[in-house]
Amino acid sequence: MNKPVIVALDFADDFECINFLNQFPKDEEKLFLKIGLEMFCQFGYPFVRNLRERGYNIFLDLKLHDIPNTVKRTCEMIAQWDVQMLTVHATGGSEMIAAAKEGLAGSSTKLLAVTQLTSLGQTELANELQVPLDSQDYVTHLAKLAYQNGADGVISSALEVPVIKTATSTDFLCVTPGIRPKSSQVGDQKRVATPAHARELGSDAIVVGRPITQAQDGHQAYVNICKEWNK
Ligand SMILES: O=C(O)c1cc(=O)[nH]c(=O)n1[C@@H]1O[C@H](COP(=O)(O)O)[C@@H](O)[C@H]1O
Repeated sequence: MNKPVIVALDFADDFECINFLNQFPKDEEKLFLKIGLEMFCQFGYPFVRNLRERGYNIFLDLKLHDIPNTVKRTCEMIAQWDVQMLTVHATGGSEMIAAAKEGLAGSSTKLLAVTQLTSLGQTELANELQVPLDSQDYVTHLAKLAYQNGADGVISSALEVPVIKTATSTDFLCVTPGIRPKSSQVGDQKRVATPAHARELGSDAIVVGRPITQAQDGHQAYVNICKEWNK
């Protein structure tokens, strides 16, 4: 099976989102969709259920970050939803990551821990967050914490995948947003890679939003990215 290109559905409006999805031929391999905070806050679980019932794979990107008990109880609820992936922030710490995994027990939902957001570069890490490590070391540190506490993988930029795999395991999933084909605007992303570079670096899946959802022809943009990614 091809490694997935996960489409980030960051739409303000559910009709706009469904119109976008209707551009994709029905017989095409089912899309892997990411529902993030923007759509989840407006449309909640019924929207997730609706897309699951249509046969899409779902990455529920809620980036949970709270005390262990709260995260565990939230994960117990999400474990009933049959989603394929869920995110928590690795900076919630070892107990919180382990609690999230415990909450998901018995489900097949993969737990992914967000390391350093791809919108943060070295300058923000040092000056704003006062983290005295370079990005590669910080991301590797958080990835090891996630690995040791039961996460199935991490979210990082593609640039850190080789060091994460070396520090954890080749089976530890590296799902990478911050993907920009050569012709795309970088926008608020700082640590970016093209689909082809992400593949060379060993990403297990790429997450792509605006280069597909804001394209004139979203389906064609998706097909082009898939071709570059699976070459
Ligand atoms: O957890 C994520 O998915 C995520 C983590 C991260 O470090 N960076 C990041 O961009 N994302 C998400 O990936 C998507 C990227 O969207 P685009 O920048 O439009 O391609 C957005 O939905 C972000 O919320």
